[in-house]
Amino acid sequence: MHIAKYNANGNDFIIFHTFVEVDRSTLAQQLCDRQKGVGADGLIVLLPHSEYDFKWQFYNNDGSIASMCGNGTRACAHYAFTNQLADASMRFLTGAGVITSVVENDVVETELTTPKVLSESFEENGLTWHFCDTGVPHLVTFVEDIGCFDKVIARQMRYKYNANVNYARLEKNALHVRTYERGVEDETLACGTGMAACFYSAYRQKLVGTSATIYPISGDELSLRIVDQKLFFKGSVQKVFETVLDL
Ligand SMILES: N[C@@H](CCC[C@H](N)C(=O)O)C(=O)O
Repeated sequence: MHIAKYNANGNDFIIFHTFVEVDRSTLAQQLCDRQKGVGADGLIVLLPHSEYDFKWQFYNNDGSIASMCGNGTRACAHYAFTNQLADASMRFLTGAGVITSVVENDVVETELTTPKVLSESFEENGLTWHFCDTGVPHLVTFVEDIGCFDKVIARQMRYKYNANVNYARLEKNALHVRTYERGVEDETLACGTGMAACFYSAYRQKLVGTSATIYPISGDELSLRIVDQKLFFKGSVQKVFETVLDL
C-alpha cells in the first residue's frame, strides 16, 4: 500500500486511498503509534463516492472514529489533488457532512461544517467555558496566559463532556490556541476544529471581527473567517514523505 505522511501545522496524518471499505481502527492504532508505527495524530483513508470527489474515513491516533478533523481536511485535500483524485477545488464526504476544500500550492482552505452552539457558557474549575461543535465538540476557555494550560483540568473536562478542550489567548485580532485532543488523549501541536471553535466563540462574543489570525502551539500561522455563518479555515500543509507499506 502506498501511504503518505502529512504535516498540517503540527497535526500529523497518515493518508492513503483505496477501493476497499473496511474497519481500519486497529490499523489506525498500529500506524499512528509513535514508537511501533509510523506515528501520527490520525489516519485518513480516501474512498470512492458516486456523488462527491471521494469520501473519507477518519481515525484518531487511538483508533477511535472522529466525524471531522479540520487540519485533516486540508492535508487530505492536498493529497487528493496531488494524486489526481480531485481537482484543486473539491467536495468530499466526511462523518460530519460535505466539506469543500481549495488547494493552491501548499495552502489549502476548507469550508468547515456549520458551527453549532452546544450549551450556554458555564463556569467550572475557576474558568468560563464555551461549548460548540465545529464538526466535533469543543470546549473553549479564554485565558490571559496560554502558559496556564492545565492538562489535568483539560483531561477531566474532556472526559466529563466527551469533547476536545481548548485554551485560547486573545491578542488584538489574533488568537493563540492550545488544544487537548480527544482520541490522541494529549495536547497536540494544532487542532483545526479547535482553532475554529476558539474563533467562533470569540466571534460570538464580539472579541474578534469576521476574520482572525490563529497561532496554534506549533507556532504556525493560520486564518479563519466567517461568512454567512460558514467558517473558512486556511493554512499550509506539507507532505513529509511517501512510502510503500505491506498492509
Ligand atoms: N485534529 C483534528 C480533530 C480530530 C478529531 C478529534 N480528535 C475528535 O475526536 O474529536 C482537527 O484538526 O480538527
